[in-house]
Amino acid sequence: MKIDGTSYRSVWVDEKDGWSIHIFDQTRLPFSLDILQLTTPADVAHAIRTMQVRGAPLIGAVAAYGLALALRQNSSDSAIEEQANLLAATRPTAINLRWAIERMLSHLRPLSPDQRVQAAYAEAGRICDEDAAQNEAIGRHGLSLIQEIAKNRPPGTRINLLTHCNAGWIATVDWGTALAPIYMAHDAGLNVHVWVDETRPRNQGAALTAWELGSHGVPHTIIADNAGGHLMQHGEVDLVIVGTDRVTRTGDVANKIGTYLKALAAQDNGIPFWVALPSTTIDWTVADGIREIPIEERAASEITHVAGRTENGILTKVQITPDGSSAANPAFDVTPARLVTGLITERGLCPATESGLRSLFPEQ
Ligand SMILES: CSC[C@H]1O[C@H](OP(=O)(O)O)[C@H](O)[C@@H]1O
Repeated sequence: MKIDGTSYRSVWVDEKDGWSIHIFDQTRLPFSLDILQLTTPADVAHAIRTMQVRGAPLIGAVAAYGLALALRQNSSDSAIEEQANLLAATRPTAINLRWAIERMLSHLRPLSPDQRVQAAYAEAGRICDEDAAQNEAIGRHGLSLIQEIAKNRPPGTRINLLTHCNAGWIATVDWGTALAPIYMAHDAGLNVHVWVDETRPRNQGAALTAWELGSHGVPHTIIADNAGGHLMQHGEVDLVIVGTDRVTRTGDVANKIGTYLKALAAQDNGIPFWVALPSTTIDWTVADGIREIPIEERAASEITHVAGRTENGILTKVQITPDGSSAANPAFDVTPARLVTGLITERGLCPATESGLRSLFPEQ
């Protein structure tokens, strides 16, 4: 996507040295656009753990390059297994991280150590290209949902969407998942507006989704997480589109904490609740999301402190809770398939059911 007229992906190989990796430091957005250079697998692991880089498809792609960086240091069988395990352990919920690492290992294990570095960069590049293409296709398929709403309204009527967290281009290699249809609807001239859940505690919505949409000129309004249900009750939401970190083969959806509550409110108000995902986010081995998907527990400090910019432009964190109060910070929740209207994938739309997913992915 573009930033001030220049096209970017969210991860890229340094054009000069041909091997170091660049990402945006998402912990500094929206106030500072800082590009980080990663040169070791430890850099990559740190960036994923601290959420300098985040978003299910993107952490998979960056971890793939992390393995390539590891192989530059040591391309032995034992080293590649050790580094793969270290990278896979950085965050537990997004299946894309494990998927990407397993794909890299399957590709690299059969090769001789001296072939592995070049092969790793090539495979990581393919993972990135595929993600960008899948998300563009998600955009096209999801656009049809918004066009369907528009055609049943007087021309130019504002279409109100609601999204939670950030499932935009900065959470993927390009285009995004939940935001891809919104970008395409806006670019097609539809009058779309987005209610952006701030998404406590890390405010991915307020800091990242709002930054993305504003950069692209998409009208949007940031709201408290708890305001979405009220807006739905008052007819202010036509469609909810969110991303996901892992979908079970039965259609249960793991996503940022708070997604489940939005799905409940959407069902209560008869509002379509769609989830956008590339097939790399489907965990075919899991049937019961609530019981089987590991939910990341992040630091209490993400609850007790909030990041922001002071009046004199300093980026800092401030404490917002009493000294001594404890805090719990589950980073994801699971929305049961029964609350999901449908899934938007690169191969099209389907119900959030096993038969629905297998109709699009019969090879699974
Ligand atoms: C396109 S995947 C985006 C997905 O990832 C986010 O989690 P995090 O910010 O913790 O990496 C969130 O659940 C988004 O829906």
